[in-house]
Amino acid sequence: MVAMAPALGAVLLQEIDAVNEDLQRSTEAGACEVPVVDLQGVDGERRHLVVQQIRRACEDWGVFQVINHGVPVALLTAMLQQAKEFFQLPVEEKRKLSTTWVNQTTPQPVLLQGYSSKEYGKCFLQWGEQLRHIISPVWERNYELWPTNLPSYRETEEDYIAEQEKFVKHMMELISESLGLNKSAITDVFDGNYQRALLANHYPPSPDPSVSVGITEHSDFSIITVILQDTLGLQAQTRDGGWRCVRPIRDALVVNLGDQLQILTNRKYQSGVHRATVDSENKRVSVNTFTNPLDDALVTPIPALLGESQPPLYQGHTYGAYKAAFGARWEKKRAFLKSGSPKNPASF
Ligand SMILES: O=C(O)CCC(=O)C(=O)O
Ligand SMILES: [Fe+2]
Repeated sequence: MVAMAPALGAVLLQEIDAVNEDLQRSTEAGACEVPVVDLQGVDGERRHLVVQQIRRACEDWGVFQVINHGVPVALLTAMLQQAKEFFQLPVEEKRKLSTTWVNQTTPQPVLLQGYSSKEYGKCFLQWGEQLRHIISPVWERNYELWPTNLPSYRETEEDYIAEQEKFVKHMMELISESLGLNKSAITDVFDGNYQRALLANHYPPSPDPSVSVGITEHSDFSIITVILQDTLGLQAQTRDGGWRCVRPIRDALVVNLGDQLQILTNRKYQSGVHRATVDSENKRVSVNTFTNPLDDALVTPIPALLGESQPPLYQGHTYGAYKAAFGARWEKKRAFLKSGSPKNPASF
């Protein structure tokens, strides 16, 4: 680990102690109650029930698990397996896929694509390594940063992201219906144009979990994030600020509402605040797919959700401006999302 300045270190260590204290509480029996939505029969008689469950999960949590989602189970297993095999490669092999950290307008370096280890840069207390790919627009795909020494890797990721695309569209339709809108209300906003990324995270056993977390508390910038996991570690924040573990359910996908969905819904649905912890014995691999607007897409509350008693809480912004304003400014982003005042991210 990188040596840290004492003052900064002390603050971070306090935060991490709090994380661990919470972790202990949240792994107690009965504390893993993140909603589970079963899509079995969603195109038939159960649709009404499913839509109702989604509404409740979105209102109360912003994160939920989905079973019988239609993504072939063998593909889920294969994707996780390929990600695990990649992270098992010697570090010299993984580093061949490294890209430089790009210092954008944010003080924190941003990884665009490729392999990185979180010991670098400012996030040294976040313990782990990642592989990130831009999936769409397709011309931004850089296959040079996909592992080539795992023979099935590319085909598996390509099949997985194609299935994810269908699943996310389906979720957007069900979420639209859960808001009382027609099923294409959300997809119509983006007209099929998204920025999609896949991020595989590996959190190795930490020599000292008391001073490391996998990823600290945050909400995603996305419209929707889908997480594939098979090991404990992901935690979701309840609306009253407590933490619950998202206990892996075999073959389930975790759906996390992102900030853009909060803005689109005029805060009817809030983005899910989450984090990942590490363990001293077990490693953990998760595969996240993020569906985001294009950088120049305007994100404003959906007009059909507004009315005299529901004035717009957000003025609207391009996704690019949102990222530039809040890249590494978690507190500012939270304040903006919560404020309910029509400020523009550009004013931050
Ligand atoms: O590893 C996980 O389960 C969550 C990772 C995450 O939240 C992220 O990469 O944004
Ligand atoms: Fe996240």
